[in-house]
Amino acid sequence: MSFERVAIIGLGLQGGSIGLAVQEYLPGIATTGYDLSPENRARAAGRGLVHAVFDTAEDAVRDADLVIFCVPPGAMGEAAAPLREVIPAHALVSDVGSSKQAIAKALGEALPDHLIIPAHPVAGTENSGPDAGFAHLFRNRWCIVTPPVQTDLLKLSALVEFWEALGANVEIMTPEHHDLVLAVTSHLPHLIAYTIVGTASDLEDVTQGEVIKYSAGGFRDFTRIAASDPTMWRDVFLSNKEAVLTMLQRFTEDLTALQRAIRVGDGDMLFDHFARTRAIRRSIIEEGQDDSRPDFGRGDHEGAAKG
Ligand SMILES: NC(=O)C1=CN([C@@H]2O[C@H](COP(=O)(O)OP(=O)(O)OC[C@H]3O[C@@H](n4cnc5c(N)ncnc54)[C@H](O)[C@@H]3O)[C@@H](O)[C@H]2O)C=CC1
Ligand SMILES: O=C(O)C(=O)Cc1ccc(O)cc1
Repeated sequence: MSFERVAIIGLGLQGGSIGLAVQEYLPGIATTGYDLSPENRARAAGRGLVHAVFDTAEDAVRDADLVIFCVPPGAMGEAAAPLREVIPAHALVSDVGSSKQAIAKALGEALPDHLIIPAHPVAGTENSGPDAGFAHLFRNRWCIVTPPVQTDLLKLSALVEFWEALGANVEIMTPEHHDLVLAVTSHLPHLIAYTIVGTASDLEDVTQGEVIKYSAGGFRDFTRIAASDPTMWRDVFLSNKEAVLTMLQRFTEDLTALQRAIRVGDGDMLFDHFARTRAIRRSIIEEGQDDSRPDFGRGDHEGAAKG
């Protein structure tokens, strides 16, 4: 089976990118969309992110056979609950949230009669809103699908094919494993970026504007990440609390070990550690996951991002 009518709830970076990607790669599918913000609805319609933008979520999902929730993690339940009687019984419900266990629970409680197969495209930027989306966002990126133990295998394979058609490489995982892996590869790096940029800003009294002046160095990379959407990232940390705290504990121990190596002058320890991390970076690039490649999507898409 394949989908014929896809409804997208939340027309920001993710929802907008899905809408544009479907129009480019799956032109036979009709797309509808809804966003809570009237301004975002108007902008989404102006950019043609989906074929039809509706003023109510009910109208957007009424005829859909796939409904994808693309709202912040903490808004999934409240976005889905009013649609319980409106989403067709045969429709598949999915989402793109950055954490999976808490969102699966929220969607399951809001839509107890529907089949839900959560997903997470590991593809994004620091930009958000309807101006941030672009059709190539998912190309050569992972999309992690976290089906419940008992699921409809036809609908699961249709969802996998959908994401593959948008250019993603699909991986199936349990939600628990997803949340642990993403805690260390995505959530913790964002927390570290938010911390270092805040710390440097707090020190501005001491450094007298030099943080901004010399931010062309490594600090600049952190400021990009730390410019990510505050609502979304508040929700990510609150919705993946256990895994983030576990990884943060490990990180703190490792940071303390490096701190000690500096204090006692253990150059071998520092060198060995840095050599190991350099090798990791190089292996990522060899696997073709280098974000600095030209088509990653920062600056090569139309529309100015809200930031
Ligand atoms: N930003 C990123 O790089 C990535 C984000 N994600 C996930 O995708 C989801 C959406 O994130 P973005 O598209 O980046 O956010 P965004 O802020 O660009 O878009 C979210 C949209 O949802 C709308 N919205 C909020 N509450 C709503 C509701 N109750 N009903 C309808 N619309 C509502 C907002 O007005 C906004 O337009 C989040 O769950 C996030 O964890 C996943 C992968 C990457
Ligand atoms: O902009 C970046 O570097 C990102 O890491 C984007 C991102 C943000 C959240 C996700 O769940 C997945 C990808």
